[in-house]
Amino acid sequence: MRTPIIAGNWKMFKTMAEARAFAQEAKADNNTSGVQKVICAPFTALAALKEELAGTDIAIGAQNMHFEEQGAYTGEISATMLKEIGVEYVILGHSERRQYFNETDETVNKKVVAALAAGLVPIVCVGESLEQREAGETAEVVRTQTEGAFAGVDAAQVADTVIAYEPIWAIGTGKSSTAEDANETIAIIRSVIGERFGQATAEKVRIQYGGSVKPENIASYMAQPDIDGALVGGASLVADSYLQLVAGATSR
Ligand SMILES: O=C[C@H](O)COP(=O)(O)O
Repeated sequence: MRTPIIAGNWKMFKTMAEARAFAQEAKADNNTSGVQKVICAPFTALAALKEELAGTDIAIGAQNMHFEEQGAYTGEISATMLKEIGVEYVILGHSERRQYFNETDETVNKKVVAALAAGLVPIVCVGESLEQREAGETAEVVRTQTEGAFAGVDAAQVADTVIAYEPIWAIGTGKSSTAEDANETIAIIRSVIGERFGQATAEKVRIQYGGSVKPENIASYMAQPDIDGALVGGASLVADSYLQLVAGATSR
């Protein structure tokens, strides 16, 4: 049985003060168990968020990192730096990073390897564009991205990672994928993991859906057998909405 995971991806939203306010509200009302809770905040808010959430079951995550441990990489942040402040998860290969910051399957792979070596849990994002979907290329795109991200990683490590299937056309658009369609593609991703790393790994790896997930539609995704939670942008920015998503994930 896979524990559902609801990860908020705040993207470039919230100052440190706003993150503290969110945490205070969230911990006052945080009474759902059986769901892994993660908030992926901007780098500048991570330490404050960690401090506010100390003693709760809400983990913190980053939204990116560099694959080198240290060096002359102006503006970058390493896995070691994230670990030091208590970060447990890191989103890698989000489509916005692939689209605006030239992230490739190769750099995502290097980051996955570095994150695992440092003891961080990668949340690896895969997903097709509208053009690719309309051309019938969804399965091929998620296969290539999944195989690319985990190249050279051993099965035991893959089993402990999280994959987020996010069709690009559903991100921030209000156009969510149907739960059935999302489940179908997630099942393909799981079968790719099974082919490469064995059935036991495929059974264990958690695969989330992401793209316009809201408190109103979370239960429909969680009702699907292969969907293990959600990676949520907009609806994770308000504590009450985030906690409703968490509560909705218990329907699994
Ligand atoms: O990482 C989260 C996704 O990009 C989804 O964003 P959204 O929930 O605002 O559509």
